[in-house]
Amino acid sequence: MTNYFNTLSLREQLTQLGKCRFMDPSEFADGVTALKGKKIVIVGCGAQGLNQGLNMRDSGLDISYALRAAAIKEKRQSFKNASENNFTVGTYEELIPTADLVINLTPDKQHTNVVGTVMPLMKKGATLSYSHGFNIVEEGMQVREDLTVIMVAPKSPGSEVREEYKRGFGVPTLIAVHPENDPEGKGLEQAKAYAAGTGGDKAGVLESSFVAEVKSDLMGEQTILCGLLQTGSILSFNKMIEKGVDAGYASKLIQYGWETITEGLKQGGITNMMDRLSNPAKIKAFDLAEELKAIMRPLFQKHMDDIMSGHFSKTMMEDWNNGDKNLLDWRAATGETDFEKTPAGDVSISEQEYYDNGVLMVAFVKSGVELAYETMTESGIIGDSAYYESLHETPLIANTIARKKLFEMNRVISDTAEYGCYLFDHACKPLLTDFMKKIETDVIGKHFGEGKNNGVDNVKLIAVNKAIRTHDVEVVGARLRASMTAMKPIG
Ligand SMILES: NC(=O)C1=CN([C@@H]2O[C@H](COP(=O)(O)OP(=O)(O)OC[C@H]3O[C@@H](n4cnc5c(N)ncnc54)[C@H](OP(=O)(O)O)[C@@H]3O)[C@@H](O)[C@H]2O)C=CC1
Ligand SMILES: CC[C@](O)(C(C)=O)C(=O)O
Ligand SMILES: [Mg+2]
Ligand SMILES: [Mg+2]
Repeated sequence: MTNYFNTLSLREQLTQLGKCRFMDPSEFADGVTALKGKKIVIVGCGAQGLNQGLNMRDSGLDISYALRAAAIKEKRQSFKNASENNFTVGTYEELIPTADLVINLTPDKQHTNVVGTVMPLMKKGATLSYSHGFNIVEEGMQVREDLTVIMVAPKSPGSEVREEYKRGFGVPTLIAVHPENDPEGKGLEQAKAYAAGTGGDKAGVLESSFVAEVKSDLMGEQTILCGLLQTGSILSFNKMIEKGVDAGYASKLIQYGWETITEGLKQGGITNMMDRLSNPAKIKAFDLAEELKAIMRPLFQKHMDDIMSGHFSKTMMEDWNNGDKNLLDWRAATGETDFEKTPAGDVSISEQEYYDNGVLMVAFVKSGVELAYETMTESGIIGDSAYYESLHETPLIANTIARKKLFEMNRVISDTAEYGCYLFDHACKPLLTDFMKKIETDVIGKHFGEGKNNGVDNVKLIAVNKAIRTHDVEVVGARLRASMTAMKPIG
């Protein structure tokens, strides 16, 4: 199999990368109708599989789970997830031939094997779906001509897909139809019904392409979403320990700090997150973020370039073929970091204190969101997509760190995201050595400017505010957040 993206002409690459249409809520007026009464079989019952299935069943769809025989026999977690939630569970042979729609929610590294096994069992004219297009785009999977191939990709960890649905809402979702596999022209209607079944239509759906989803998803997860949160956690914690801050306090500030400060981001973008700081702290965070952006830009660009050229996927696939050696070693090493091993102390930290004592963390978030957005859009990815893969998803990943630190983040995200996260982290930490040497506890661990005059230079403050507010991620974000709020009461 060959990398599908690399087989396309430059013109076609640019067309598919730039495919991004924010769909009007009226386009979902038919809800799940296109899939109503159809037999939907999900392969795999992990992070996405279970949560998407629960939502779709609650939306009135007929869901069952096909698991590999060993998982059923040994009553593995996937079997427990499905059966304890009263879903029908069966082997591929039992369930796949009955399915109108087969949803592949196994880890990306298993897709060639899973799709190769499932495809001969699928009935003529059925549909195969993915939640991430790696197998199609990076591995060039060829799917039987009579089958329709669609993608419904929630821009969120599986846990939040379920939580948002239970709150009557959903998470932003990208949908796509593989241009090589839409023999009956039904792909888009089915993808829309599927997105409505998960609740995605209430949060915003982008009609995208497999190519645009893959290239933007990989970039977001490697850099701001997971890689930089890991780097920022480890460096900020180590700095506080080096400077004598109480270890329990330092651990708690980081573990819960990302979630708290990115709640400000979620509600009102970078502008609101920065507005939560005092004026002198805001200027400091701005300057630190500018420095970080200058240092990290080449690394962000390298990740984007390696994703576009297929170098990233090639090297990750080499690791798959090597029994995941790098992934497992890097996972173990992360578990050994002092941040992971130091429990959060029994100290009280107010919501405002997370901002005041975490100016460096705010700077990490601002620099990472802006850099990811800028690097993606400079490479042909449309702003709406880049926003979802940078600013929008950062708070959702931060929530996972609050639950159980980096272990939880790396457990909840896909193996593909986890691999890319370590790759970025290992390259980023050394790059920031000199930057971190200059960092003192005034920007991490202690209240910035406490006891000092709060005065600032007006001209500088006006310039900083203007730069924050006019960044494209803020302009696009304000529009998308407004449409999410507007959509909420519908349905
Ligand atoms: N994690 C996330 O939040 C997100 C994931 N995605 C995408 O969703 C898809 C699923 O990822 P995710 O939910 O993280 O996956 P998980 O690792 O959580 O789920 C794995 C599931 O697949 C099954 N599985 C593992 N290996 C095989 C195999 N060889 N054959 C058949 N079944 C297998 C497991 O069952 P068992 O081992 O018991 O057989 C388990 O049920 C991926 O394409 C991912 O990129 C998209 C958005 C976000
Ligand atoms: C964090 C990255 C992600 O793409 C996701 C949750 O959206 C994944 O692959 O897990
Ligand atoms: Mg993603
Ligand atoms: Mg991903």
